[in-house]
Parts: sequence; C-alpha cells; structure tokens
Amino acid sequence: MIVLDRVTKKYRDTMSLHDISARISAGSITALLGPNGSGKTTLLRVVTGLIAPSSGSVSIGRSRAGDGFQPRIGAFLHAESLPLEASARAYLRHIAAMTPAHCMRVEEALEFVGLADVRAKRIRQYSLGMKQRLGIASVIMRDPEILIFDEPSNGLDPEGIAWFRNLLTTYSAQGKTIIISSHFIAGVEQTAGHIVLLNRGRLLASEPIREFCSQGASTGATVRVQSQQKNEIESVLAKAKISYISTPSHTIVQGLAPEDVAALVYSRGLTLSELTAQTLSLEESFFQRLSTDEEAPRDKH
Ligand SMILES: Nc1ncnc2c1ncn2[C@@H]1O[C@H](COP(=O)(O)OP(=O)(O)OP(=O)(O)O)[C@@H](O)[C@H]1O
Repeated sequence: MIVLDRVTKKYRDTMSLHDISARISAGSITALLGPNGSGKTTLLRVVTGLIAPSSGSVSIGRSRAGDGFQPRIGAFLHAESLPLEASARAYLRHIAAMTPAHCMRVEEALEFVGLADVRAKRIRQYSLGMKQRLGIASVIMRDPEILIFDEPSNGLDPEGIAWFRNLLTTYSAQGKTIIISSHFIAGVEQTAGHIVLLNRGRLLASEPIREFCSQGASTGATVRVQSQQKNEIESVLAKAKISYISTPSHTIVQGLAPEDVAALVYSRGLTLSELTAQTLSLEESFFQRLSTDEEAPRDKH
C-alpha cells in the first residue's frame, strides 16, 4: 500500500502538486493521467523519494508482511538519466553490483527486454524505444515489489507496447504494485485497474477505472457523434443546453437518445459520419472530468 497524505510540492512560484491524498493498493496497476504539466512526474519523483514534498507525506509498505516490511521500489523515470557513454551491459552490471540480492542475471535481463544483440553498443547510439527497454530491464532485474514508470510506451513500437502490457499484467498477477504515467490513455485502459487523475497539480480522481468511467454514463444515455462539422454540432448542443463531452476526434452527447441527436443535427442542416449509442471509454471520461474541472471556479494559490 502506498499512502499519499496531503502531498504538496511548490517550486518558487509554481504549485506543482497541491494537497494530494490518495491510496494505491498493493498488487494494483495504477495509471497516473493528466495533461502536460499537471504534476505526474513530480508526483512520481516524490513517491520514489527523489525529491521531498514541501508538505505532506508518502508512506509505503508495512501492509504485506506486517510492521517493518519495506518493499523495494524500482523506478525508471527518464531515458535521459541513462549513462550515454556506457554500454547496456556495463550499465546493467553496475545495477547488479549495487543490488546483488534478488538480482536477475544481466544477460538474462538483456534477453528479456530484447537488447541482447546490441548489448555492447553505447547507450548514446540507442533509439528512444531501446532506451525505454533498457530502463525497463534496470527496473525488473532488481525484482522490486513496486514498479514505477514515467511514460513507458514513449518510443516503443507496437510490438514493444504489446510486450510491455503483457509484462505489466504478469507482474501484477505476481502481486506487484505498478504505477505508470501515460498520455496513451487507450493503452492504459487495457491494463490498469485504478486511475489517479491530476490537473494543474490537483487531484481530480483516485478510483477504480470502472467507477471512473461509469460516472459519466450515469448522467443518462451517451451517444458518440463523429462529423466533419464537429465544431458546429457542439455549438448547436451548447445553445440547446444539451451536455456533451468534446474529445479531439469526436463528441459524446449525454442524456439524449440517438434518434433525437440525429433529428437535432439534421434540423440545422448539419451532417454526421457516425452516430453510436455507447458507454464512456476511459479517454472520454478523462476529457469529461477535465472539462468539468476547467469550468469550475478556482481559488488562487
Ligand atoms: N524542477 C522544477 N523546477 C520548477 N518547476 C518545476 C520543476 N519540475 C516541475 N516543475 C513544474 O511543475 C509542474 C508540473 O510538472 P510535471 O513535470 O510534474 O508535469 P507532468 O504532468 O509530468 O507533465 P508532462 O505530461 O508534460 O510530462 C509544471 O508547471 C512544471 O513546470
């Protein structure tokens, strides 16, 4: 269990994290989501102990093996933090030397992440995806109970993304706790069970993904609308005071049956390319919660 208790981090005039309280259960996969600059990396750095919060606290463990149990944390936060002049093999040997207990063999780790053929190359010559794979190796070879990754799918090819998703599911099934920050929301939906959503340093949600998605749906029927005239349709909806969620690619209309949406759109001379009754996806719920937050009055800090 990881418990964040009123965590706040202030850098000069920027409030990167504001009063964040959340609980992350052991054995869960948690997706840390939020727009650019919302505080995700800062939160991961606080959880891993790389930086101290300005106020509040993070407590980790003591829930699995009784008092005194301190789980190992393995984190990979930045491809830029890798030693660029070293080879992958030399870097992993260094990590193995620092954590001899529980450690996977270097050659085994290189095989596991698909870097065995380039083990002797300097990291500087690696692509971003190869650096991500090396970072993943540096985490798993220490066999931590808690695994933390910042934007792990950044640079991975489709095969790599599927491989990494599989890895997360396998490790979670072993009871390990996993936190990943990501902008790849559709990918996260397939693996994570819990969401922590930040916006402008504030916590908007910390709950099971199923619950998070069902809240939007509870406002009534939802209809997915796609059109070349997305902006015009949204302006018709706004004028008619019909609630909707705007995503970059489509609009979700809430509380109206599909035939009523079609009738309204056609009555204004607009056209549709898709109209489907559906429940909300994680991505749509994400945009809904963010737009509600953007509209909410905010106290200055
Ligand atoms: N070392 C620092 N000094 C000053 N401000 C910082 C520092 N680190 C982060 N910030 C600020 O804190 C806020 C949150 O940044 P953070 O990197 O945590 O966001 P993020 O959600 O990870 O963003 P992204 O999705 O773009 O990676 C930003 O306004 C950022 O400028």
